[in-house]
Amino acid sequence: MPEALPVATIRTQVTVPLTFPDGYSTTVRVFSFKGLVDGREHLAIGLGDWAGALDRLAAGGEPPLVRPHSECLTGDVFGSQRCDCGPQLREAVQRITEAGGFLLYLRQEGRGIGLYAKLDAYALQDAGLDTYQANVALGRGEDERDYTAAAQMLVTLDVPRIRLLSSNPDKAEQLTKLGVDVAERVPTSVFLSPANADYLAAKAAKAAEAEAAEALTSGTSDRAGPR
Ligand SMILES: Nc1nc2c(ncn2[C@@H]2O[C@H](COP(=O)(O)OP(=O)(O)OP(=O)(O)O)[C@@H](O)[C@H]2O)c(=O)[nH]1
Ligand SMILES: [Zn+2]
Repeated sequence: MPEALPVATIRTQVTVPLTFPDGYSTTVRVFSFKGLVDGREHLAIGLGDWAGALDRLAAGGEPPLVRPHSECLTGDVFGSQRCDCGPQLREAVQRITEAGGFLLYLRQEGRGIGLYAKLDAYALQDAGLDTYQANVALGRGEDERDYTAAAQMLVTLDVPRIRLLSSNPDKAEQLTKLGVDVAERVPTSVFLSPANADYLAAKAAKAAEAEAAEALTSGTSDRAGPR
């Protein structure tokens, strides 16, 4: 039984028209909150017919498509090729607009270690460490992200059940533990470039490791055999 989440409330909601550098346009509803556990300025962004998606969910229909996207200043804003964050954000906005749902923009830069530390980690990666080893060499966790605020936003928006747009098993696992019903996991596309190949390979290996550990605990998969 998940522990009760601290209550958050909607602080403001405003409409914002968006146009991306490639010309794709959509108009979104941006929600801010009071009472999020870590006090950070996380956003929920309602995309497409998000209100209709809420109605469908309330009537017992298909849950809204939701992507918890962790902030990446270098990738999201400046088009960094070191990671896949920018194209993933762009893809998520369009897919959620088409389906109706929410993008949760989480202020957990650098998998939770912050922007400067992420840049320090890049320097260590240039010296040969992978993306996870570099965090550890800095005395930080491999991935320090916590999705409690994401779960709070979903509860506040009346979204207890979601289709999760992510290939990161930790997001599904944490959200489920926090009481969010993940009805389906919808994988993101792979955006490979010469500069992010090592990063994506390390991420895929980490995800496979997590899936295998999960299958071992739940005893539901043959993927958890000796490796
Ligand atoms: N510490 C660290 N963080 C990184 C590095 N590259 C990208 N990041 C951060 O990783 C996070 C990427 O998060 P998300 O876009 O939510 O995606 P994800 O966890 O990879 O999983 P998906 O939902 O499958 O996309 C962002 O916070 C980035 O700033 C890196 O090399 N080191
Ligand atoms: Zn990134």
